[in-house]
Amino acid sequence: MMLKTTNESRSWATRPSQPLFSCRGIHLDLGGREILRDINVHVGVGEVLGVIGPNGAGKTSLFEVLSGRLTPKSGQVTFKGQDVTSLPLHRRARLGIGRTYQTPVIPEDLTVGETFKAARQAFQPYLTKFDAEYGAELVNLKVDEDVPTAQLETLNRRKLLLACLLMRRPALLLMDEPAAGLINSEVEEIDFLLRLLSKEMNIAIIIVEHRIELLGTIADRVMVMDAGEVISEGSMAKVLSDPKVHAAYFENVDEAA
Ligand SMILES: Nc1ncnc2c1ncn2[C@@H]1O[C@H](COP(=O)(O)OP(=O)(O)OP(=O)(O)O)[C@@H](O)[C@H]1O
Repeated sequence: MMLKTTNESRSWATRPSQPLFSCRGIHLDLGGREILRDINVHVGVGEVLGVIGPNGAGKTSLFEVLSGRLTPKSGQVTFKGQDVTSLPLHRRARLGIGRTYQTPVIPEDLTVGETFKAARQAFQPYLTKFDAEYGAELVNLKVDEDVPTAQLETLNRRKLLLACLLMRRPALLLMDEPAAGLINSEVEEIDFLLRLLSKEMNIAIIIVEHRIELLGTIADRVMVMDAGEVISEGSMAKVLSDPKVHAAYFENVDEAA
């Protein structure tokens, strides 16, 4: 299959001094509590940034801010040099930011073909059937278009949602535990796909993943969060040997005990 890299992604790849996507000084309060404190994130074209941290660290909340579902109390989110902090999710999606969720929720009363059609028509201008075929082929979705989505297993649900995102040719994917609920052989397929998307197609990926072994094979860089803050950042080896990271995980184990 012919792999496509968007012209825009290529042009951003020639500007290594400017990250494709970044956020600076993000603070978020929810329900009167401080959930995120002074978060800074950046990712370049084709780069994979892994985000890990104990339960409740703020990973999902950060994704809500990065994707545009939540507006931070302060701080700035920038994509391709444009300030997108006040743009809602659907406007950021149009610019090329895709988001996947921990639970692959799909419309249960549609067929696979109808789901693709709805996704094509949600884009302006409408995407074509060729775009849908392109997305399905990329993720290796081998399901007849007449199959009701309610019959799909977790892996195919994830693939269908991802195909619907990829036909929009995003430059950045925010992926919240894309391997959740999958068995080992399926995780390998996702792992392969993530490499293809980042390294062959230059799509930047920020991925929340609990499975350190999965991140170890695909992430170029890792960021560790705890209690709403970034406590460590760098290579997987570096963060795993960081005493602050050990403390964060062991303190949680102690609390759970
Ligand atoms: N709408 C909300 N109102 C108040 N507090 C919230 C809200 N959403 C999340 N929180 C709190 O924010 C903190 C961070 O939650 P978040 O889900 O972002 O963490 P996480 O790192 O994604 O955790 P997990 O790994 O368990 O998914 C938690 O203490 C959570 O209880």
